[in-house]
Amino acid sequence: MKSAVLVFPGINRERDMARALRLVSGREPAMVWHAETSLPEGTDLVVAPGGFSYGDYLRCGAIAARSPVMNAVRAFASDGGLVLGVCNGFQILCESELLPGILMRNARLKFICHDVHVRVERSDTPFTRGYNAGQVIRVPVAHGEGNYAADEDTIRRLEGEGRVLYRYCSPSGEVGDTHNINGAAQSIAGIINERGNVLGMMPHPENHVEDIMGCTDGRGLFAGLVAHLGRAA
Ligand SMILES: NC(=O)CC[C@H](N)C(=O)O
Repeated sequence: MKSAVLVFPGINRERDMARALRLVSGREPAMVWHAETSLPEGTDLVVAPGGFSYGDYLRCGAIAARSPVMNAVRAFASDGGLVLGVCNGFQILCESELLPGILMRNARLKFICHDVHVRVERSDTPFTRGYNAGQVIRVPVAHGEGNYAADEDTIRRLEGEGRVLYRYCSPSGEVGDTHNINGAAQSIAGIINERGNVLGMMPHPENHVEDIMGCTDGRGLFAGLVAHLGRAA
């Protein structure tokens, strides 16, 4: 697996992401500055990490989505390359129209920073094959704008096509308003595009990959990607 982590001004989770990728894949990811116009040769996974690109001005991710590197990411995705966006990365992918919908302010208008539970809805995708369908994992969130929204037709399609991969839930897997931390439509925490090669998610799996972090539930996502792409591709 040869991954590339995108670095935008104001991003602050790129090292956490690089550490998780290195730990699980055994390979150092390339760090790619937003002004680049191409991705390193042989890249098979592009990751947009979390943080506060451009200080969240306009809307979270709106300015980063117009960065030169995003043209290369769009071309990479349209060739079938795997793209993962976490938190601000998810916002950037929506703003780039690589994923449908938007991330609005959290329903209670407060920044949320704590562990949550999410249910893995399917295990037959490169992004979830490290888990079992229905498995509940504990992962941290840290966002002010994680309230996923889209028009009714888009939500119907996402559900009908099995494109919701992660959903906020209780520790035992129940989904409902009480466990929907930010008011997201259908308790959506993560979705894939129509082709299934672009995932955006609000929680941070990269922060639960080592015992010292108090939980390793996020590891399955990276382990699944490594299983899909091969360790030293
Ligand atoms: N941790 C993050 O990526 C935060 C994303 C964004 N700055 C927000 O607050 O919603």
